[in-house]
Amino acid sequence: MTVTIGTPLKSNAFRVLFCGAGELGKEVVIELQRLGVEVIACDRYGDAPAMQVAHRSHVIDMLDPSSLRRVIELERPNLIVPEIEAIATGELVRLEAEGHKVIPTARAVDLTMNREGIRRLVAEELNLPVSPYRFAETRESFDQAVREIGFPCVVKPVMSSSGKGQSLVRDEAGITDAWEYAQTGGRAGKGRVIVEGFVDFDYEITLLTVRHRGGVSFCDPIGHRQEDGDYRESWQPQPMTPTALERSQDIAARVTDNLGGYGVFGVELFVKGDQVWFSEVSPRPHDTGLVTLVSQDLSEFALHARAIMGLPVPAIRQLGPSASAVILPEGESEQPAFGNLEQALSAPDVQLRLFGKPELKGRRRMGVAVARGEDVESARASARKSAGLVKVTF
Ligand SMILES: Nc1ncnc2c1ncn2[C@@H]1O[C@H](COP(=O)(O)OP(=O)(O)OP(=O)(O)O)[C@@H](O)[C@H]1O
Ligand SMILES: NCC(=O)N[C@@H]1O[C@H](COP(=O)([O-])[O-])[C@@H](O)[C@H]1O
Ligand SMILES: [Mg+2]
Repeated sequence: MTVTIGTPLKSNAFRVLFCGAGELGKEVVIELQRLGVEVIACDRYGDAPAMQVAHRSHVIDMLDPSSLRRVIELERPNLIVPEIEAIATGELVRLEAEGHKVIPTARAVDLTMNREGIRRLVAEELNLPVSPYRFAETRESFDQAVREIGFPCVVKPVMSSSGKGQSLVRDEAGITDAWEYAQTGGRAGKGRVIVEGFVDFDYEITLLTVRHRGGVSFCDPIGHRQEDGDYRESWQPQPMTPTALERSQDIAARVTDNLGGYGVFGVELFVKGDQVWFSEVSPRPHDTGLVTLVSQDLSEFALHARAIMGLPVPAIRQLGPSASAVILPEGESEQPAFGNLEQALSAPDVQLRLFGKPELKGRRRMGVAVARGEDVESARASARKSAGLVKVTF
């Protein structure tokens, strides 16, 4: 199959529509703009990061099937690219059946939007190793699930991301708080939760897996540190035993092969010695993969752009030990400002991304520092230092 890209804003343009326009989408949009693709960005709020670099944008409730359909029928894009999980994925399944192209596939997006879909596929159909788990929908069945799984356990709404509604339950005393937080913290309101046995891992990784026209490619493993279920720093490469790496790649290949389609997948895995557990997968670039902005010649965003366009990915070159550290202020503002940048950018091999999010309410990731170093430890120190030097004022 040959790929031809027309002229943006003309009748022969190659049009890509993003559902979700956050910081990850922003970088993919920039990569598509470099290829002369016409880009339309949608999100639930205006002036979202990717909207600021797209050709045009729409503010819609993406969880509402008819709003989603309306914008897709209006724009008639060549590709629909889900950028977040909170989308009316059932409608994407219908749109795909009618001939629209969803990245990577509507089924992959639908299964991963709900923890139950992907968990049951990976554990019960593919028989891959995962933490013990139960699902619950009422307080009674939740108490039962916690009793069966035991302490410590991790409680999450089935529909949530970035740690929202997630808590670690250490003993009886934590059960009620965990239930209530899960009922208020999920993206689609009250509902089902998953109770997972706590995996006492040595480290956790994201294995970026690219499905493209030439086959499947893996990036070097990315290690990361999470707090409150949300990522704080990531680094690449994460040292692993050959067996753990081989098992990780095998799990990633089997899961992504089942999901199908073209694009980048972030396969999240827990590792202890040579043992590997599947945790979850994003059928799109991953936040911990922001490190690839400096660690690879083709970042995860460039790889996603190439893969979804049906363009070749002949090689992915690693540029050396690298790290990322998030800029995660807490406060209230409709025009936060970022200062002390002279200091934050004073060291060599450090870069910043400030996402340009138009509002800060509570704690929100507003930017990231990325750095290369002699080794992973010095790259991490450098990224942390730079992120810490950025002074956010409200
Ligand atoms: N069963 C578990 N055992 C041990 N740690 C866990 C478990 N589940 C989650 N965690 C920890 O919490 C983090 C976030 O969990 P998970 O990835 O499921 O949440 P999320 O809300 O989908 O996050 P994101 O959208 O940022 O990927 C994990 O990366 C891991 O550090
Ligand atoms: N772990 C998923 C993730 O990192 N998603 C990224 O965060 C944005 C939402 O940010 P917001 O909550 O600040 O609007 C999403 O649009 C995506 O770019
Ligand atoms: Mg995760």
